[in-house]
Amino acid sequence: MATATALSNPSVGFGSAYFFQNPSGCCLFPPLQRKKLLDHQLLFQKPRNNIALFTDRKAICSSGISRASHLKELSMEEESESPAREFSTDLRDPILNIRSPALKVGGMYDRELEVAVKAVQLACVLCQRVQDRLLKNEEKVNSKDDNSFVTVADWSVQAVVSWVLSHSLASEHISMIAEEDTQALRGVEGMDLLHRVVSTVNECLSEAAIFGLNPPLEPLGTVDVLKAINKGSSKGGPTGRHWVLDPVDGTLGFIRGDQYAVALAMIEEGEVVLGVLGCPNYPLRREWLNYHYRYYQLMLKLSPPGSGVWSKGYVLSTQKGSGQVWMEPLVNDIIKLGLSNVARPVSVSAIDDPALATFCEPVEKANSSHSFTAGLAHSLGLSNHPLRVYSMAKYAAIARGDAEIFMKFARAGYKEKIWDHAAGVLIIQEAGGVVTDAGGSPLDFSKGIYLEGLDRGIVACSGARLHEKIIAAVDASWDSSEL
Ligand SMILES: Nc1ncnc2c1ncn2[C@@H]1O[C@H](COP(=O)(O)O)[C@@H](OP(=O)(O)O)[C@H]1O
Ligand SMILES: [Mg+2]
Repeated sequence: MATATALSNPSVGFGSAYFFQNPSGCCLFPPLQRKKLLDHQLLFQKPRNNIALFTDRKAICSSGISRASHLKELSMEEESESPAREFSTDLRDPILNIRSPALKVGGMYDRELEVAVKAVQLACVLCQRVQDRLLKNEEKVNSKDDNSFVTVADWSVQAVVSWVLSHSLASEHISMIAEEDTQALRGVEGMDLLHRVVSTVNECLSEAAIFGLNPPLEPLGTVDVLKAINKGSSKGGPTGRHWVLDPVDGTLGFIRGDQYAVALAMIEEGEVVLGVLGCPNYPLRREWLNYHYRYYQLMLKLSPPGSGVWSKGYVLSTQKGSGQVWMEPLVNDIIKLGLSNVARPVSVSAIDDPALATFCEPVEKANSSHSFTAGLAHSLGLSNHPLRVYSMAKYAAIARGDAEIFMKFARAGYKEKIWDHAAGVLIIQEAGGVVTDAGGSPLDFSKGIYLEGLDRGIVACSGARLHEKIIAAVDASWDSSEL
């Protein structure tokens, strides 16, 4: 395993900068340097050619200067030769912008977006805890009637998000369309599960203040929690405002210690206008997506909390028409690193040649729609390894330029639910991508809990030209397919 090397620690009278490298591209810190870095209230990690730059937070914040001029101030040439150049990286968006939240305002739904992001941040921390307990066998996995899995995280996230939206948006009467109901939590059989959910919810909400939210005056009781979960039973529709939540999307990934997402969207008059996607296990570097969770565990061991390594976890957020998608680290990391106002814009990749594009695939490859997409990828000459990821993290991957194409053709008889797509679709669109059904029509989120009228399936691409080519290829292959 690679060890970190301090390349330099120039003292330049304007904060200090430390460079570290290791061949795997992750930045690790020996204890001494780590301590020193923490003393300096790290501002940001800017990976570039496997170098991370950390600087004194106060210095850069108060100066409000750009990174380039900061480097100049530090007498460092951005393109200066350094041994770390030997190691290449495929990070396509190397500059970490430091923005004030003021740059994020200006949309019609700023207040709603702010609350939604905080709710998802809170939910991500809850999920991380429950996932950790599951992996240590301290928590159990339950089965639903349709044989899919569910855990306390699904109900707890739904309760927390519902409670936060209701209590932060001056309207108790929110309409929410969400995946879970309370059937399994009722009666004697559900009692133990319900108590675990209530305790998980209260553990999470007790920390709401850290996220800038008002915590409940006293812990929620079972009735409050059931009520909060049940708010997710709205039927939606073409008029009014509806929140759409998938509390834990990609449950299989979640229980396996792999990728999953917390997806929250807001629909207004049938249109998705806000999208927030929390991907707590989404790593910084694209190629890490394909590694198993144990690999993350190893990385975490080598770079424990507080070491300054954002090993994984982001929240993406956007509002319709803004043309901007913001990515921010999880609040836990922000706190550990002493960061503030850190969000950076992400956008889709510029690749429009199918042969150069990367396809996202579900991890499970058991059905005919997967062989159809695999055949299509082959006929388009895609040579890159597919990005195999559970959950809506696939949408996140396209929005931040880690992949270019995602298609989903569900088996006959399966109807797509809006909570599996609403947030991700808007996030890709605002990041510059295109998402339609396979006939090229926009997805219709105005018909209740299902994506009604979907022509064959969903096609998401990083841009219009690529999208046209994929739609044409789907048409050409469809008749001969067994779908
Ligand atoms: N037979 C089926 N065909 C297509 N999608 C299905 C399906 N059964 C479940 N799904 C959806 O696919 C999602 C998981 O996608 P992926 O396999 O890419 O991780 C599930 O989300 P949940 O895990 O939230 O239930 C579920 O909504
Ligand atoms: Mg889902």
